Amino acid sequence: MQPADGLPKNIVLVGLMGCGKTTVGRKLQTMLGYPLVDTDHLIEEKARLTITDIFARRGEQAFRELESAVLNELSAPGTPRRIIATGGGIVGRRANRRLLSQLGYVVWLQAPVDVILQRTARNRDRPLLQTANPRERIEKLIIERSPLYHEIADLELETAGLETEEIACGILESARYHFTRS
Ligand SMILES: Nc1ncnc2c1ncn2[C@@H]1O[C@H](COP(=O)(O)OP(=O)(O)OP(=O)(O)O)[C@@H](O)[C@H]1O
Ligand SMILES: O=C(O)C1=C[C@@H](O)[C@@H](O)[C@H](O)C1
Ligand SMILES: [Mg+2]
Repeated sequence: MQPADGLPKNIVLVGLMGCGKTTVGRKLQTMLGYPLVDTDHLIEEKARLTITDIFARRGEQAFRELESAVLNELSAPGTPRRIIATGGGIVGRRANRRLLSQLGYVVWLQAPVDVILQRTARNRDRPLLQTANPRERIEKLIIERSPLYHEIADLELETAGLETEEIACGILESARYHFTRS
């Protein structure tokens, strides 16, 4: 049976670092009243290390293994509805993309390079951007990952110039429309 809020599945937020997954996820949590989980936070809990420390001490591959493990746990049958914010690189593995598609309504949040640079400039907890040329790194990630986000996205949303609340309302409206048709 369709729940009263018209959303039978999770909402899954994907996109590059700084596109607003955590921020928009928090807004959706407030609006819907069910929990937000963030794969980056779950990984930190599981490893008992920050993401920066996982990359520094164990390397990116170890981080990706933890990321896949956390995604598998989130995909266990019978879990209640949630908003799921994901790490920017979670789409790199084909198996992850399959799980994300099955997990719920997938929203790809987008932002131009300048906006991402501005939004990520203030903190240093994104190891992939600790490089001499973060702009070049972001441009490369956009080229590599855009087809992967596109492959699984039910909704693609440009976020620059939009308030978090507008983004969250847009997502809910589109998701409800999607589920009434399916
Ligand atoms: N629509 C928006 N307008 C203005 N600022 C925003 C918007 N969305 C996010 N921000 C700001 O950008 C910064 C990064 O946002 P956030 O942490 O939500 O990104 P993220 O996608 O979760 O990144 P990561 O993949 O690294 O976890 C935060 O300081 C947040 O307040
Ligand atoms: O884009 C990425 O590959 C990453 C994004 C962050 O959310 C973290 O998952 C981590 O810093 C790696
Ligand atoms: Mg985040």
